[in-house]
Amino acid sequence: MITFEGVSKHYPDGTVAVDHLDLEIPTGRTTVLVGSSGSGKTTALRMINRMVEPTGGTISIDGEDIRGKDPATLRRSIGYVIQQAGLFPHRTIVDNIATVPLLLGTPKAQARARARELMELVGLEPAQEKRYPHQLSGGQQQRVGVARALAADPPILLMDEPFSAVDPLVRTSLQDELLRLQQELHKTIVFVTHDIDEAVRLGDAIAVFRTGGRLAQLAPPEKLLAEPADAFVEDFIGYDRGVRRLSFFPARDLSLRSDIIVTDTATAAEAGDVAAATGEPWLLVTDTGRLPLGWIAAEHLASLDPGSALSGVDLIGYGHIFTVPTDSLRAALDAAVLSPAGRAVGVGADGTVIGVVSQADLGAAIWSVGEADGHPAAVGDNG
Ligand SMILES: Nc1ncnc2c1ncn2[C@@H]1O[C@H](COP(=O)(O)OP(=O)(O)OP(=O)(O)O)[C@@H](O)[C@H]1O
Repeated sequence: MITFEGVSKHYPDGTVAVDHLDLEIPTGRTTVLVGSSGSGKTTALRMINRMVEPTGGTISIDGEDIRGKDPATLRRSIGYVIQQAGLFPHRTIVDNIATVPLLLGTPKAQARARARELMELVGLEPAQEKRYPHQLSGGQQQRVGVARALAADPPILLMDEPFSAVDPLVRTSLQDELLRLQQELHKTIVFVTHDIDEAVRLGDAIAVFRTGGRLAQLAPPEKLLAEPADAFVEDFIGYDRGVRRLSFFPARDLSLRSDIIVTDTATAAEAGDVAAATGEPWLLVTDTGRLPLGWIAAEHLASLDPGSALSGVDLIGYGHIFTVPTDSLRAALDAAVLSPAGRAVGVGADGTVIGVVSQADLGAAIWSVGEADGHPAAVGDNG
């Protein structure tokens, strides 16, 4: 556990970067520091490895005041990852990753072998080990930065906006990678970001900082979205926090309809019977292996030759799908909103259709989720 007790940082020019910060950062979890620009996040982070010294208060790691530790020794037990990776330009990738073990006197062959293991761990191709940083993409450089920080196997990892210089797609894949790594490694991660979505995805706990280096709220992401402590936090989280909260509710609890699914071997007449029996304006057509093919409108069926098979008919694209066992209500809502039929297609892990859910049914499910815990999930929450 990393503990801040009444920690302040006043710069000589009078700037109060951090003001009486009390914060507990639990071992083996990811704590994300978010807040507006200049709110003291980086300063707080850099005080943990003594790159910045507090002007007041105490920081301790597992009960030991860090002032009693030699800064160089302390930093060896703390990995540090920064924006744009900060790699050494004239060292190959493998040697960049091996930097700390080499400094610690690990024999070169052993340090490089460890670096190669880490390359695999963070998803870098072995062929890249002899390249130089400028020969890698921004996302790959960040992976090298993470691997380098992990090389001495430190229990603590400080990450200062590590993914903010890459495009949104690469950023999402780096976040996925970090989540996967953390499941395996259980490091104590302190992660600074401006991006509340990143914080919600990565954090076990989120600390929201306000200008002047004060802690506005510390809470798990779901609680932060449901119960922002004050107007500042509410404003910082953004107006769509209700929809974001849906990421915490699993889609597998939705009740899906399978009575409006027909295979493409069915005739127009047979499909018409299904439409009439269910009263549904849209049917989902799948192949015989239950992979989705597209939607057909009930009213379109009436204009077809009754004996013709659906396989010969132009269908409307099935749009976005969601994966029932692993996706959240947010993904299901997204799929329904984007669907040409106003209905979301839910598939299993193998891509075969489990069932569909209409926007209306999804709305009812979202409403009941909100009612169950007293915080309407996607409707006006005046919390
Ligand atoms: N060496 C310094 N001397 C004087 N003021 C400083 C110094 N370093 C940081 N500050 C000030 O301390 C405050 C907090 O800075 P810090 O970098 O911790 O904020 P931050 O929340 O990480 O900001 P950002 O999100 O923009 O990186 C800012 O007002 C900054 O200008």
